[in-house]
Amino acid sequence: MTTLRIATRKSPLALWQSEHVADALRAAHPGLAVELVPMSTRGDEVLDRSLAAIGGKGLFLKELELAMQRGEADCAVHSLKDVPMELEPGFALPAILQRADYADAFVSNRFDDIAALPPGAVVGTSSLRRQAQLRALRPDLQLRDLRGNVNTRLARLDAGDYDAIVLACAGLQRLGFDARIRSRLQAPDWLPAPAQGAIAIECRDDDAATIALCVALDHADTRRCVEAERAMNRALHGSCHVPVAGFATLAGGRLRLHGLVGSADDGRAVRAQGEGESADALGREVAGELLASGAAELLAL
Ligand SMILES: NCc1[nH]cc(CCC(=O)O)c1CC(=O)O
Repeated sequence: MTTLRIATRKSPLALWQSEHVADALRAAHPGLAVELVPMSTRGDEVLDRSLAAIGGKGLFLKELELAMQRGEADCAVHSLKDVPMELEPGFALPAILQRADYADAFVSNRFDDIAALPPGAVVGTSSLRRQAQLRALRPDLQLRDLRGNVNTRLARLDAGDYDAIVLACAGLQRLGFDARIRSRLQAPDWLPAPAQGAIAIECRDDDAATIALCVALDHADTRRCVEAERAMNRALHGSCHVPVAGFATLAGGRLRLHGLVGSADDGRAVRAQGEGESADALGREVAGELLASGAAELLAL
């Protein structure tokens, strides 16, 4: 292979993550040339309708997958939390990088944390998962939609459209906005999206040369944790249409997984947790427990 071409979305966060992967690949394989192929996706272009309405998170991947199929790129870099639970046939994730900060961030110019918000304060987030957890903690808050890339969301907060917003710490830190994090919303009280904070590389599953280069960046412990989170989400038919949160950690070789299914409408939420060795079995077990204790009703399954 002469040059490894990475397909990427054009948002500042996507470009940062793809540059980060390019640097790591160059470091792992001295002499390898790596270049970015920036592309626009439907998920980036259509900002006036909800993701659910235009077809879900897969829209962020589709154009990049087509570029790989056409031979215009060898791999693509994604935030793993935006990757659907079922990959398109013919594709694989040869590397999942070490997870950065998993937590959500409370961001505000006036208030330190959720508890400090005055009654009826306006909080911006389009994530059903974040809406559900906010509702469960503070039924009085007014939740308003907020889409767009990280920079756009911060600009709308600063314009005074919201009293506070919730974003991923990882995205803020990658873009140099650490100082905007007023508090970290931490597990197990507040749970992130499954696989939040983890970057994945996708390529064609028959592209042995690309797979061989990418596996050098795979982080086995992160892969185990996010597989448990994604197995739970898959068993709940999770997508961006439903408020599902999950976070797994490893201690002494054993996985511990916390899961939550909520309602973005009325603040009901169901929680479950478990421990185990197999990511897949644990994910399905915690999902089963959530469904048995009321999640089925919340998800209208
Ligand atoms: N939904 C967009 C998205 N996808 C990944 C991240 C953050 C980076 C990560 O989770 O690795 C973000 C921004 C956010 O949720 O604030």
